[in-house]
Amino acid sequence: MSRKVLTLVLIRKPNEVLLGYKKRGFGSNKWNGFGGKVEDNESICEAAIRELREESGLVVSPANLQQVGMINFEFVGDPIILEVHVFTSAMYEGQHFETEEMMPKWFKLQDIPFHEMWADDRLWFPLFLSGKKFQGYFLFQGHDVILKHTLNTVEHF
Ligand SMILES: Nc1ncnc2c1[nH]c(=O)n2[C@H]1C[C@H](O)[C@@H](COP(=O)(O)OP(=O)(O)OP(=O)(O)O)O1
Repeated sequence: MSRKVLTLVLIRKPNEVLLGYKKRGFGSNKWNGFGGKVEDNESICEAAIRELREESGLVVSPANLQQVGMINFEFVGDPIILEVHVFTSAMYEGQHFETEEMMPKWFKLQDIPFHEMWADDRLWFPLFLSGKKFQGYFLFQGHDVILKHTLNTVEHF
C-alpha cells in the first residue's frame, strides 16, 4: 500500500458552507470542498491554501486555517490510500469565481446536496458542522458504495 496526501477546505459562514461543483477529473459531477494533492515542495497547510485559491479564488491565511478532520480512503483493488486532511476557515479574502475545475456556490446548512456528494460526506459533515474534530476510514467499492468505515472524534491534530 502506498499513500497520497490531499487537502480539503470547507469555508464556513454561520449558516452556510461554500462547496464547489467538480467539473473534471477525480470526483467529477459531485459537490465538494476545495482541495487536491500536496506537492513535494509544500506543507499540507500550504497545499490547502494553494488549492483553495486555485479552485475558488478565495485566499485564507495560515492563521485562520483550522484542521478539523483526517480521513483515509481505500478503494477495493487500488493499492493507493488517499489521506485527506480536512480544514475549515470562517475568514477569507476575495470573491469566489468559477474556475476550469470547480463552480463554487454557497449552500444553507439545511440544503447541503448530500445526494450529489461523496457518500462519506453525509456521515462526517454533522461532526464538522457541530464543531467537532474527527478521524475516519472509508473502504469504497467503486466511487459510490461504502463497504466499511470507522469514524471517531478526536481532541486535536
Ligand atoms: N470520498 C471523499 N469525500 C470527500 N472528499 C474527497 C473524497 N475523496 C477525495 O479525494 N476527496 C477530496 C480530496 C481532494 O480535495 C479532492 C481530490 O483532489 P484531486 O482533484 O484529485 O486533486 P488535484 O490535485 O486538484 O488534481 P488535478 O485534477 O489537478 O490532477 O477530493
